[in-house]
Amino acid sequence: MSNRRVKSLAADEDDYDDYDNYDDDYEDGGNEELSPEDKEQMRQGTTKVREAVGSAFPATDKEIHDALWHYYYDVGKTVAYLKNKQKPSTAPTKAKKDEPKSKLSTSFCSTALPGISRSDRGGQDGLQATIPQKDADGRQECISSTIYSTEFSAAEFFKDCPWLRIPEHRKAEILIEPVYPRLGLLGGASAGGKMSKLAALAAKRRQKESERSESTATGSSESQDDYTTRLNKLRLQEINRAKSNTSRDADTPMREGDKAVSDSGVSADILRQDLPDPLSHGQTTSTPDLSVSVEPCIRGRPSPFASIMTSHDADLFLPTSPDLLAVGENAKSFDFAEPSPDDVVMKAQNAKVAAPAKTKPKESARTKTTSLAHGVQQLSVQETPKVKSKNIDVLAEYKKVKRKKAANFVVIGHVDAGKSTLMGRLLFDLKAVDQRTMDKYRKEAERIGKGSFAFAWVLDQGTEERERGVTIDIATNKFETDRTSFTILDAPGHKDFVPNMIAGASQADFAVLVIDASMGNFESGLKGQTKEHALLVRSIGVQRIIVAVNKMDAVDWSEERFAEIRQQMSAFLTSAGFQSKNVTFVPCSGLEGGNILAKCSDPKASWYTGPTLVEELDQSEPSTYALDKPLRMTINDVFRGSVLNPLSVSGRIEAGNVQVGEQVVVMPSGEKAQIRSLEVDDEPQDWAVAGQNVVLNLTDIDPIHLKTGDVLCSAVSPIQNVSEFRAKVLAFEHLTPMNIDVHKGRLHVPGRISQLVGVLDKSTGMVVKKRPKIVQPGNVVRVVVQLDQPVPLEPPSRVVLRANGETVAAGLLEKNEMRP
Ligand SMILES: Nc1nc2c(ncn2[C@@H]2O[C@H](COP(=O)(O)OP(=O)(O)OP(=O)(O)O)[C@@H](O)[C@H]2O)c(=O)[nH]1
Repeated sequence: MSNRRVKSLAADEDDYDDYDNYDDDYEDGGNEELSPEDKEQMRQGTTKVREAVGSAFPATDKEIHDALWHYYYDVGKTVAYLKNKQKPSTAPTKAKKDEPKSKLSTSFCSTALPGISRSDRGGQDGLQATIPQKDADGRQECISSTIYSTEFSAAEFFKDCPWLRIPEHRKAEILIEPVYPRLGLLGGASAGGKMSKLAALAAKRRQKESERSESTATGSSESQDDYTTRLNKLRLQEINRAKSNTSRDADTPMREGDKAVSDSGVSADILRQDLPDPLSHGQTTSTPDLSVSVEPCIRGRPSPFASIMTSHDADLFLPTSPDLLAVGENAKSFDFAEPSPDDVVMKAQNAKVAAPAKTKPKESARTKTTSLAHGVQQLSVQETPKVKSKNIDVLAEYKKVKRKKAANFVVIGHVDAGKSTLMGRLLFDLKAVDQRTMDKYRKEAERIGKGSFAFAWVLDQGTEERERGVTIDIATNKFETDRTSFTILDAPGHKDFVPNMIAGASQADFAVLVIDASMGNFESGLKGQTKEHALLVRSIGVQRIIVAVNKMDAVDWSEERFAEIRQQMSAFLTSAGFQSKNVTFVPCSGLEGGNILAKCSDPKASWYTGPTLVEELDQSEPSTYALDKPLRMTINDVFRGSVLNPLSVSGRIEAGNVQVGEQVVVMPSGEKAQIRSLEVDDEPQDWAVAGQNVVLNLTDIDPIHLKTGDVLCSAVSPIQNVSEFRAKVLAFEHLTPMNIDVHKGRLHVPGRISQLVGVLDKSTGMVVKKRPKIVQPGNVVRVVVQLDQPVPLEPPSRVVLRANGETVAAGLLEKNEMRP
């Protein structure tokens, strides 16, 4: 006998490698003696075993000692073991050590548990007692003895864990993959791996349960789904009923009051019979049959929490305490077949809202449909004008009224020539600006150190313009003389704002060119914007020009200086295309006010006997306009006029006429709009004609279709959008096929000179050179221009071509050479 105890659990080959000296060690220790305490326990145990089995029992002392040693001197277990051993047809008692030691072999010897092991031999799956025993050679062997002939049961193993006993109706159908490796290649797709024995057991049990359920529902033709649904319903009903019974009488065991039969006739007991019942106290359950008698249950009752969690079975443990019953009441299962409390409330609320609709007769719905159709009809009727036109014969009305002639003039010239100051003085002298306002401007200008700009502030209203002392955009103002109603278009002189100057010039009947007479400034100005502006206005179509030789006070009203400037400018303007009769010169001082409204009082200026500036302005001949042509007006500004007129546009009517209620078209969008009302010179009018500066208040159009540069035109004969045109232009710079920007008033669009058709003779207009590769400045040339996007253009419009911030050419669109 050895005192060396061996425990081999889940041994694999590696472990066996570690125990290569197993037998040797065992042999070495085989002769060890028992300790005195062991010897005494062995002696007493042997005596007790002999007494228990009787003297006739055929067991040797060695066998008894071995058993006692194995069972830790437990007499009862030793006796049971010896008796079983003597029974016939027991399982093989010898485990041959020489058997192949396979990793898959799960045989093990244990002394901790009473020899429970799994054995694959003979295909048996059972619990076996394995007792270490020495064979005849003194080697340790595992003596296997079948104690349980039943299958291993997880339910049994965990039977003393009540919180794991989940009721069947709460179990989800979840297939848990085995945690041990499948019998396949590592990492391989071993989908067809061998099923584990435990899984096989589970599958077998499920099959049994299924068969049992089918047999219960005999004669039923219901589909499986219907059956499952009804079954679940029955379960819920039964459980709720049981819970209510428990609530009413907690002392009454659930099973006693649980005999109700469901509507389907299926007894609740039948439904419950599959549920494991660990408290059956010896009763047979659906768990695997165990051949051994189960010891009396000595487990304590689960806690109230565990009872709630385990619901069905735990209901049996519900205590009778009122407080705990309250817990159980709160936690009772809800029958989800019924509407939830929220559903009830929402249903009631919906019913309340829907109630008035219910009371409405069907006719109200019909009325609603009719009103809807009517609304749609009204929408379609919106095509017709909202504002009624008076159908005025505008031309007849225009001829009836005798009015002052109106004239727009643009003030041009080099930067700081004194344009704004000159116009401010003119307005002040003409009482268009009162003394009080002028004093205010003067004070404010002095405060920021720009006192000399006080008159300029009459026109330069923008903060930036006042701070920088430069005009940025066209400033308009009005004044009247006895004969004429004037509109001033004060253009910026700085080269960066030439496009704005073009916009102003395009609306002008004539131009006032302001020249700084100071020494050196005239010369530099002539090279700068004096020249460019003069060329531009002529190219745009302005024929008359008044040259205001300004700042004469700075040169002491020098007649010589004035004569010098007049000579040079006359030559230049003539070369630019102005006729001598249309060019006049006035010496003046905007700052001091000489020769503007009244003659200069300075004796140094007595040599000048000609007209003042205002007198020159008054001598301008009224321009003629195509009043009977289709309406054309380039939009100068889009703004919110007032609360009543949320969408307004301003500009000068270039051709035709317009009246309130008329429908117009905006190009290039092609969107239609209606004239809600209009103003001429800030006065509401019913109609307006070409040459007048107007504000048109529009309706029935989205503002996104309106922008400056668009053309408002007659709906009957709208202007066409073109993407290519041919024009006769005067070259300001060298021209080649090149990228340019096309300007027409406020309209700017990028494009390119795609072709230089030919250089023209200035007087005859005949082609003198075909297809030049480059054109010198000062030549008149016919060009083809392609645009990046179609824009509304038509002859005889005047256009300006600019490139890299410089005006390179300006001219006239030619007829029948427009392509969409
Ligand atoms: N001595 C003198 N200075 C003048 C006269 N007119 C204008 N100035 C001064 O010239 C400067 C420029 O005057 P502006 O009226 O702003 O000139 P502008 O041509 O309108 O300038 P931009 O619009 O920016 O091109 C100011 O300091 C004026 O005081 C004048 O008649 N005599």
